[in-house]
Amino acid sequence: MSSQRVDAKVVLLGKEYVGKTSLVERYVHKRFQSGPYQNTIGAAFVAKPIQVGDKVLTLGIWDTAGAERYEAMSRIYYRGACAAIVCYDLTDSSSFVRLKFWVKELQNCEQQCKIYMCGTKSDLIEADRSIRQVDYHDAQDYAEEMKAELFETSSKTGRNIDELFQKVAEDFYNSTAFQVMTEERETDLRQRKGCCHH
Ligand SMILES: Nc1nc2c(ncn2[C@@H]2O[C@H](COP(=O)(O)OP(=O)(O)OP(=O)(O)O)[C@@H](O)[C@H]2O)c(=O)[nH]1
Repeated sequence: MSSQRVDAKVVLLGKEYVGKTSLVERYVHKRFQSGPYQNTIGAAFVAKPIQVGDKVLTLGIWDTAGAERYEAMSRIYYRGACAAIVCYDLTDSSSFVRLKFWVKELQNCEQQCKIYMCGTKSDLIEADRSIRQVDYHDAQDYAEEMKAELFETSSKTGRNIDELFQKVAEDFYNSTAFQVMTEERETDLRQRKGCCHH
């Protein structure tokens, strides 16, 4: 666990095996491990600085476990998140059903949380189009209906991964949540300065 100050909490949700851990690995460590699959237990945290305009924000990224037995735990991790990256596997239609479950849940329980839909493993589709199980236009229609953003990514090739997190950070930077946070910090700083002068 990092003691670094976090500006924006980002949570990854989605069915097991869709590639949430691989997404974080690719984004944070620029690597893809194709070794044996290891399911996440509980959740994993990483803090990652990201440049937006002339500012550097720190994203606090929570990678949750996708297995349904951890569902109650995942709820703990999305509380207070400003962004949720809800993942589905482009080659597995059941993972898109699970995505809809999480999108509905977020809309009911965490209204201030912006939703990013992420279709994973696009390299597999590029190698063989016949294995695609979730149509791009269907996903796009659903994203529009839910006021969510849609990205198709590959953690193997790195496609669209930086773009996804950049969009998350930029949206946060432009949000009222960021403005309120900045104002609060400035007030806090002024008060502390005042305190030292007297
Ligand atoms: N070809 C390809 N395989 C991927 C990609 N992303 C993940 N995988 C593979 O899919 C499997 C599952 O990936 P994980 O990242 O562990 O999945 P997860 O969603 O974190 O799984 P849980 O921790 O159980 O929730 C692993 O064998 C990965 O190597 C990708 O972009 N392309």
